Amino acid sequence: MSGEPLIQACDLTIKFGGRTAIRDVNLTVHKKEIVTLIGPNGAGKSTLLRALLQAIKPTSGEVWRRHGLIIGYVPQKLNIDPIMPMTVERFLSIPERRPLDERKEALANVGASHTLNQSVQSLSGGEFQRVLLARAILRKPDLLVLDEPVQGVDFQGQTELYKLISRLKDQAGFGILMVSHDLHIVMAETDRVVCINGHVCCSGAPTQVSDSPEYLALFGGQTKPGLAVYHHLHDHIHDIGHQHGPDCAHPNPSNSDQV
Ligand SMILES: Nc1ncnc2c1ncn2[C@@H]1O[C@H](COP(=O)(O)OP(=O)(O)OP(=O)(O)O)[C@@H](O)[C@H]1O
Repeated sequence: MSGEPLIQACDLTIKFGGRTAIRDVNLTVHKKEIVTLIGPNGAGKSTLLRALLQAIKPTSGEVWRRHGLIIGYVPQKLNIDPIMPMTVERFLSIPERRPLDERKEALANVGASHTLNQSVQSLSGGEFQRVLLARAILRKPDLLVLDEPVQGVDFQGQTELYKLISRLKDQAGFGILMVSHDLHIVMAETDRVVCINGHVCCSGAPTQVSDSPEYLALFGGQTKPGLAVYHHLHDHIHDIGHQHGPDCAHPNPSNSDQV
């Protein structure tokens, strides 16, 4: 992928107390590219995202963000008070108030216009994910960060959501960083997969990773064309395109927000 990165994690290490959550992680996301982070439970995916979102400070290493970068974020969990009904229309103006026509347009873009006057609590899993997506794109982001965007959605719905995410990216031209810990996940719309388990185990294009002997030996294969199914069978995967060094040569120091 060419062009200036939107965001980079450079040799990022994060410890909680004495415990290392992630170590020496390097990651880059460019405009118009979808990068998917996979890894087992507790691998550090959310921790890495939180560091990129500046919600936590790295113990060492750094995060480079393009100057003025706007991030649209879809969190893994959102606690909505079940007692206080809130319409989708209102939800889309939290935390930032947006004109109604923009909110309607965002909902139409994610195929959820019909939910406008519904209460958020009444939405199905798939509808809720679409509304979360609509709220994130309302910010007109340069980068969309999605922490498990297919949670609570059935297999067919997952495929549709991935296609939708890819279409939104093509329309708006933002970059996407997605997280999943699922072992069976549809990767058809992903440009690059980064597998972490405390550190970057392997990375590359889905087919590149899944075709490599190292991958086949350690992860298993594909089910059908276009659908890459990942099995995380091993703690440490090496020599399948490590992300080190050059990724972290800062592209343009004068155009950065370094944290
Ligand atoms: N605020 C915190 N304080 C202490 N430990 C934490 C904190 N946040 C995360 N951890 C620990 O860091 C490790 C990585 O957690 P993280 O939530 O990033 O993993 P994950 O890959 O997102 O997992 P999952 O797939 O289950 O969501 C875990 O061992 C977790 O217990």
